[in-house]
Amino acid sequence: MAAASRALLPTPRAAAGASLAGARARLPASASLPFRAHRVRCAVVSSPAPVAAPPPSSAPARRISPAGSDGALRPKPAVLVAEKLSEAGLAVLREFADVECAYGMSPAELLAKVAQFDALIVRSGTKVTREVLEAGRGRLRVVGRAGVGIDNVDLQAATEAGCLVVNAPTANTVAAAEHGIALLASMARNVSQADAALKAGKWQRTKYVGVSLVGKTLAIMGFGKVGSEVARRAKGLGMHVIAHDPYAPADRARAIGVELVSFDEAIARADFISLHMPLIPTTNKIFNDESFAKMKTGVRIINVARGGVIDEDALVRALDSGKVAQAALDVFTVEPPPKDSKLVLHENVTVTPHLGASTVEAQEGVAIEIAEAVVGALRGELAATAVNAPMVPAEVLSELAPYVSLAEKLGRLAVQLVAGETGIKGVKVVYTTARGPDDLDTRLLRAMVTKGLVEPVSSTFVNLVNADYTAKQRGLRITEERVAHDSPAAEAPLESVQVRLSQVQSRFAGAISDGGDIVLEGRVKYGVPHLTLVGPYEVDVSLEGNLILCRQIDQPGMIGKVGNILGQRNVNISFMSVGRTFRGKQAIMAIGVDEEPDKETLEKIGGIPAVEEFVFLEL
Ligand SMILES: NC(=O)c1ccc[n+]([C@@H]2O[C@H](COP(=O)([O-])OP(=O)(O)OC[C@H]3O[C@@H](n4cnc5c(N)ncnc54)[C@H](O)[C@@H]3O)[C@@H](O)[C@H]2O)c1
Ligand SMILES: O=C(O)[C@H](O)COP(=O)(O)O
Repeated sequence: MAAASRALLPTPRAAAGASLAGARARLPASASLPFRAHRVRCAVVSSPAPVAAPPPSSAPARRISPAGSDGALRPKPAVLVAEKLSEAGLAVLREFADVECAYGMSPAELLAKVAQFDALIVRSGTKVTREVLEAGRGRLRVVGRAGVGIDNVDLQAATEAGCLVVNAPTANTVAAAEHGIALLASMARNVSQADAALKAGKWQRTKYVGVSLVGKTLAIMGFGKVGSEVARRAKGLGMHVIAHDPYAPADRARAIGVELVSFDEAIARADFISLHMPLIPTTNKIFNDESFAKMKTGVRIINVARGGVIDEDALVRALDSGKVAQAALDVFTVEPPPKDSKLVLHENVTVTPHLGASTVEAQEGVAIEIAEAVVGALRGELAATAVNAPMVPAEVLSELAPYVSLAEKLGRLAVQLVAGETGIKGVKVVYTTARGPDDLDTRLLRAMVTKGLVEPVSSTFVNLVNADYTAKQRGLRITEERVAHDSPAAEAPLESVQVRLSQVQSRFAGAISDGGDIVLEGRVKYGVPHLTLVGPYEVDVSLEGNLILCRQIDQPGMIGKVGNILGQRNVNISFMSVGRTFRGKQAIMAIGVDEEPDKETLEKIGGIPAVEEFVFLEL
């Protein structure tokens, strides 16, 4: 159970110094449960116990209001709003709670105050640290992030403190896209530089000759919510739009008339590059000396995503050399950036102080979205924008837990195997089980496959509440199939779980089945998830730590060679398994490793003559 429970515990995710975490799932009241024996309450956050009389005078001031659907009198919740929230959102909050707006608090002031509130609402400027969450422990039940990015909230600590975190993921999409377009146009025409010069008394018409947008190629890096809105607008400006997003559905791009291409092709062909990917390990400093070198000389870059996707020192070098003609930046690795930042002060750089979401309309939308989410959560309703959610009670998980972990891990591994620009078209989850549909509800497993597929590559957090919605939004068509296990007396709820990504290019050809799908299958053995099939190859490795998959010609001595290389680099092998189609033909080695091997070690493995391909996968 211990290993299995970990599957629903938030897992640390990337983002500069941030503690982003995976979601925990909770079952809705109406949900039919994974198995019959247990029923769960639906409340996302438990409401305070009903009271008939005012609280004792020592308690923080709480008014009484009829808050529950049962009509019982409850203390009126108190909400602290730590950053500017539009009046429309405050009005929603005030109908239900006592609201205090305390803008511009120091961290010490927030620490001193937070314990008096049931909910805290912030934007990106307030750090909701473990300390803050511990100070609020016992009363603070909800943190609302009025915006998308939650890299300023310690999700792990929030979950540990039993505090639900909700965000407002859609209301500022258009504002961010419009800001991207504003930066694109003003950069191309030197608007901010010319404005500053004229205000300093200089009339410099020849110095500030710009470049035209029409007919130019714009590469959108990250074709999600914001990226696709930027694409639509840029097409209206007469630009030729291409995009790179390894996980975006090609039909969505086609519908907007955007060509999906590889990373290298996008940056090599573009006159303008606009960044819209999340900050995750694979995108951290993805724009660096190496990638700048592949761009056209004189390229122009816009960033309204997150500062950390650019190596800022490398960008200064590229600007100095003229490789990058101009950059327009709304976001920075450290915010606010240092006053003497070479990047900010560079004459070819246009900057704004993280204003992407700052329009009257977006702030109103975000304020209403977050106020409704916070009120709903305080009422104990399910929050569709929950970023974390309290864990499913242990007894509900006791049987399915290892399969839940297996489902998420298969999803995580599968998405990391995807390559190319075709996007994921369809996902099939095949359950081999002796149980009938009434005895095994697969929604939790399907949600966890979705979580595994989506979270490593996006800023979206997936839990049982939002999994199907998230999959639909991202164009992921997930179908399920049950295959009857021929031993109906089997005790285990499932014999195996298989994840198939249909007709997709892979970074590892060995994972492609005869039918052209990426196929991974796993089983639970002694309570631990195991990977048992990769494409056509049978393997058997416990899914712990990280994984190296290596395809080679089946011949003696291969295990020793790879083992030696890893051993010399102090990388501990936890499991190893070899599967082959026919003796002497191709074989796959699946190697579980405790540490992440460095690039050189992986290259050495790839350099073994019989090795045809290899891939490193994080779990
Ligand atoms: N400046 C602002 O005020 C502001 C406002 C809103 C959003 N944002 C930021 O903009 C970014 C995009 O937000 P969104 O709401 O569109 O998120 P989203 O999750 O809808 O889109 C992100 C897209 O990036 C793609 N992606 C993941 N890894 C990639 C890679 N290696 N290469 C290319 N694409 C990759 C994903 O598949 C996804 O389609 C986020 O970082 C968000 O925090 C900033
Ligand atoms: O993540 C977001 O929603 C944007 O970066 C906006 O952040 P803000 O709410 O601080 O403007």
